[in-house]
This record gives sequence, C-alpha cells and structure tokens, in this order.
Amino acid sequence: MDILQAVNLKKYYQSGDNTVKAVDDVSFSIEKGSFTAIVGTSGSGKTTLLNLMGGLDYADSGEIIIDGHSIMKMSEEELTVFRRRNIGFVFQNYNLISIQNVYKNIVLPVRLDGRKPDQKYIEGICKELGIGDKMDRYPNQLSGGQQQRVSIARAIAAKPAVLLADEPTGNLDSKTSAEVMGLLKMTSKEFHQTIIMITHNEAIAQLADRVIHLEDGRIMGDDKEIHSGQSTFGREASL
Ligand SMILES: Nc1ncnc2c1ncn2[C@@H]1O[C@H](COP(=O)(O)OP(=O)(O)OP(=O)(O)O)[C@@H](O)[C@H]1O
Repeated sequence: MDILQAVNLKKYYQSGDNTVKAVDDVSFSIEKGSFTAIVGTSGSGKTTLLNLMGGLDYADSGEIIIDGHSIMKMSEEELTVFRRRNIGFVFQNYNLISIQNVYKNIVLPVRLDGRKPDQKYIEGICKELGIGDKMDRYPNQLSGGQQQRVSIARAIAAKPAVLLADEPTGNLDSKTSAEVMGLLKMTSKEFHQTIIMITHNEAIAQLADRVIHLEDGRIMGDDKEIHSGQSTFGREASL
C-alpha cells in the first residue's frame, strides 16, 4: 500500500532573470513501512522536495497525497494540524529543547496535539533505541548519537504516517552514523514506520531499502530493494 504519492510536483524559483527549477515534474510513490533515501548533490532540490512532502511549503503545481489526503489543497491551518498528526521530522541538529528532559522532549509533539502519550509504545521504542535509561537526562548531557536517538523517538512517538529525516547523520562520525542508520532501518521494520531521508552522502543513502537519485530537480534513478537482507552495520567502513 502506498502511504505517500508525489504527482508531477513542480517548484520553481525566480532568481533575477533565471528560473531555478528546484523540483521539476517529480512523481513517485512510497510504500507504507519502507525506508527510502533521496540522494543528490548540493542544489539538486532535496530540501525543496522534503519541504513539499512535509507540508512546510506549497508546490507551484502537482500533488502530494499522504494517507489518501491531498495536502496541497489544504489551507495553512489545516496543514498545520495535518502535519502535527501525520508527519514526524528528524533534523541534522536534533532540534531538542534544552530545558526539558529526554522524556518531556519525546512526548512533546503528542501533548501539543492534545493527545495522551502511549506509554507502552514509548517505552518500547526507547528501549529499542537504547535510551530507555536516559529519560531524566537533559539533551546537553547526551552525546550527538544519543541526542539523535531521542529525536527519532520523539518523531515516532506520535505514530506519524511518514517520518521525514533531513541529513540525520550529518553531524555524526561514521561509526555513530552507521548506528543511527541501523536504528532508522530497525524502526521502519519493527514499528512499520515509513521513513524518507534526504542526504548528499551516497554511502549513507545506500543503507536504505530504496534510493531515489535527484539531479537538477529531476529523478535520475530509482533503486528499489537493493540491499534487502544485508547488514547495515557491516557497511560502516565505507561511510
Ligand atoms: N527560496 C529560494 N529562492 C531562490 N532559489 C532557491 C530557494 N530555495 C532553493 N533555491 C534554489 O533551488 C535549488 C534547489 O535547492 P535545495 O535547497 O532544494 O537543494 P538541496 O539539494 O537541498 O541542496 P543542499 O544539499 O545544499 O541543501 C538550488 O539551486 C537553490 O539555490
């Protein structure tokens, strides 16, 4: 089942006399529970595409359909609520709240939505992510890798339809990057969490189940299920 579809997406920017085709007629479908990397060099359109998929920006034309809902037709208010309920974000710099402990950081999006945190589920994901004993710590008492684990837990605690990760290993060394990639992969398998990650790092991208190559705002390649069954940890040397 497809959880997200991009249909003929276009986003152009005007820069003086030039038109920059940041996203240029892009279409793809993402299967529920899959782990996809979108890889491309700087300026290839990754961030623009992520912002469109996450409902952070509107396309010039085309559609994004998430769990059957066409988000480009929503008003800003509708989109804010939809985003909170359906989309989780993981960023390169973690974006944790420094004056709140790990537990409060993790449950914040659920609480902001006026929902009660699912304690059992949250305990389960924190245990799997190896931060079960860190709930009372503050972000500055954790390593970068641990902070990224907390931000993954926060993103999936709200059980979003789609988790969007923006260069999630960008601030981490290669060993910790491989661990975080392993955890993202585990999260997609164990919790059937759909993950779409953008990265400029080809070796990191190859650890996902599917790799979409972006160049000048267009899809230039799409490798599905290339590494099924292969251990992610064994590949860290090449990162
Ligand atoms: N607000 C904007 N105004 C004008 N041009 C923009 C704007 N945002 C992005 N662009 C241009 O659109 C193209 C795609 O940018 P985008 O940030 O999506 O690429 P990217 O692949 O994420 O790059 P990076 O890896 O460096 O973050 C680039 O040529 C960029 O200069």
